[in-house]
Amino acid sequence: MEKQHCGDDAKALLGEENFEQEIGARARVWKHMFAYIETILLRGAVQLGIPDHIHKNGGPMTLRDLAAKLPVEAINMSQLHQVMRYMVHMKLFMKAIPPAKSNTTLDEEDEEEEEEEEDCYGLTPVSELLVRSHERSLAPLVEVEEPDMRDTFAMWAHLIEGLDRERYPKTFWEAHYGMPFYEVIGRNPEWSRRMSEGMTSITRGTVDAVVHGLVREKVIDDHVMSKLVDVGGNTGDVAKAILRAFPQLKCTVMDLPHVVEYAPKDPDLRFVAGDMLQFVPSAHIVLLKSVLHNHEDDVCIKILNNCKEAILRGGSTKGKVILVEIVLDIDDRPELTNSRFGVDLRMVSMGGKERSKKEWADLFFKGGFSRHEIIPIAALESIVVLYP
Ligand SMILES: C[S@@+](CC[C@H](N)C(=O)[O-])C[C@H]1O[C@@H](n2cnc3c(N)ncnc32)[C@H](O)[C@@H]1O
Ligand SMILES: O=c1cc(-c2ccc(O)cc2)oc2c(O)c(O)ccc12
Repeated sequence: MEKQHCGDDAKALLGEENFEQEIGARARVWKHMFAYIETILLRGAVQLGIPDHIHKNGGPMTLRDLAAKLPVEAINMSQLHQVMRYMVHMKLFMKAIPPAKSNTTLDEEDEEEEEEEEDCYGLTPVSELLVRSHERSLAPLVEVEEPDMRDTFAMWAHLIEGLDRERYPKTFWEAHYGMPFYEVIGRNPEWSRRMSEGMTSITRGTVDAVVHGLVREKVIDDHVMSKLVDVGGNTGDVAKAILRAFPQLKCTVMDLPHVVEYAPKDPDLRFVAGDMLQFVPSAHIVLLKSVLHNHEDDVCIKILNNCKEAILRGGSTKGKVILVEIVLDIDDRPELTNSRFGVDLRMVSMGGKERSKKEWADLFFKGGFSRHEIIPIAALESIVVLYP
């Protein structure tokens, strides 16, 4: 007689429909409970350079060949096999067909080990994005946080502890390092470089969509607009891409002194070191990409006021501010919603936030702008055009 399935008791107790619902709910609890494992594995794969090794190999590698390339002295093959197995499940890598087996006789245990070592791993579209040498690589973004994940977890503990405003200072950074994010970064050149590369890696993947949106919606009028300033423009990647599409523009990139100092110089761009909270150079177009999301409302209002003044000083009746920012409730691509909420919490760590349409509208009004339009693009962010 067939044994009763252990779920049958629960099914009888809960009823078929509730039982199915509970299985789904249990699976979600497990999934969320273990989500940190995926963060650790993603970072680990990049730090060990696994995507780079498979890429350099020109195709899938056996576990043994991969192990030989990793910067680990006495590698635990069984653990590496488990790690790779999970990363295949995450679709970071894919199992590929192993090379033809030799016909040496092996006892059962050896055979099992041999089989694990002969498993082959290849790149997927996800790990293709983690190959460092690729132009649109996201590897620098994965490494943008602290090099040691223990610090990352210690920092993130403030997400919940920080709910208690009485006992904790304002941001994770102030709580953990005793100073705000941009001060920590500014005092640490290696970190500043990593941060800059991390942002550049995001931007390289979105800049085409930004330029395409600007051209499609005729946001930049070639005939009357000749001066653009990219505030918080980092290494100037966005300005360069805009310049390629609108070559008549004179583009200035403004950023903090420690960023400008290390930005690769470009004869077509003018780099200016400055503080947007104090002053924004005059222009017909002021661009800010992923800048306002770093800051709380009061600071954003100050920045917006300075941008408005910069446009008014610029003297064009068609002057405008162009933002490239996440709009949380834009319902263009549901597959991006999770990432948008993730970046929102990432911004909490430094006192910033992502905003909904209503939150943006309130902020623009307080910042002195009478009208705005939101242009969805094929990216996490949207283009938002502000008119004084
Ligand atoms: C998140 S990054 C965005 C960089 C770039 N716009 C992009 O999307 O790739 C924010 C930039 O703002 C710059 N920034 C921060 N505070 C600033 C300030 N007070 N004045 C000027 N730039 C500032 C940072 O150095 C950094 O390059
Ligand atoms: O780690 C990040 C990520 C972002 C980010 C992610 C996705 C986007 O579409 C835009 C930006 O922005 C960051 C940022 O502005 C910062 O100052 C530090 C870290 C990050």
